[in-house]
Amino acid sequence: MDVGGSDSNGRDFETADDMWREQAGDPDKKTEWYRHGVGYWEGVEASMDGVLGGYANVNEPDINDSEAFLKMVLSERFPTGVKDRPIVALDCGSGIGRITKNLLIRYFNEVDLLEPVSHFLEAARETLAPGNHMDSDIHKAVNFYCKPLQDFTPDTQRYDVIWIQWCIGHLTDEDFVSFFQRAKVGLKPGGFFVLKENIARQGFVLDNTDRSITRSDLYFKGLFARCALHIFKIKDQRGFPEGLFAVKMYALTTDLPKKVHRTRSKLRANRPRIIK
Ligand SMILES: C[S@@+](CC[C@H](N)C(=O)[O-])C[C@H]1O[C@@H](n2cnc3c(N)ncnc32)[C@H](O)[C@@H]1O
Repeated sequence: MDVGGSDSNGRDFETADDMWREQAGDPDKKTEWYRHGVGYWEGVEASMDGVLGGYANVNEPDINDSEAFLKMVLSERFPTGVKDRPIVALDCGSGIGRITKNLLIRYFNEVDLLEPVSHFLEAARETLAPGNHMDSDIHKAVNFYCKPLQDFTPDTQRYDVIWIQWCIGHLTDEDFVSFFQRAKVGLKPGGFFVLKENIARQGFVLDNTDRSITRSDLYFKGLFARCALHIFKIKDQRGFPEGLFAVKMYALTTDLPKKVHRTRSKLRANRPRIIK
């Protein structure tokens, strides 16, 4: 990546590749990068304030905008609904299961959670135990995988939606691309990814405390192209307190968005005709 950036101590990097070479450029450094990242979260309390960095108050606007986005994309991807089969989601870097509990479990028959920090995953398992949420006979949290994204490969065509929020910044560019390449296999036909992330104004910002990077929209788009993923829908999060990073939601598909086909057929329909 030829975009520059800086770290949280104000140090500049000419390109992201320079930064990655320094932070994770050989197997030992890479192990260290991931050890530090997970180590940081292992020291954080399993609570809403903990996983939201002291901003538990963003939970409500976050869930509201995520729900509107999910509803819109589901209705466009599955206009006639999905009959005769359970619909299934994966919550990546799920933390204490905040998103599953407040959103995914209401829309999906089965939700799997993937989280490398065991005390977060245990908290999720407790909150999501049958009886602790509505309709638990038809909406269930099924699998709790204690693993990081870079080591995970989903079962083939298990998921309608793979939700990845506020955790992809822990992955190097290389592991970002290989994660999405493996995860694509886990999508059912018509399935999609939702990536919800903080957005840097330009380039990237490296956080030295939890070993994560915040990427710009342009940086993300470069990575999506490397993964051969298409942006089906994109939306800005609204209603967060001043001073936080901007946040975007991307719905990503392996097929070209329909709009492209519509535009092509519109172009065909509008082309000049020879009148005899
Ligand atoms: C800011 S919290 C967000 C949790 C949850 N997605 C939410 O929005 O409530 C970041 C989460 O990413 C997890 N995480 C850290 N490194 C990860 C990795 N390599 N793969 C997957 N998740 C990771 C942390 O353990 C933590 O639960």
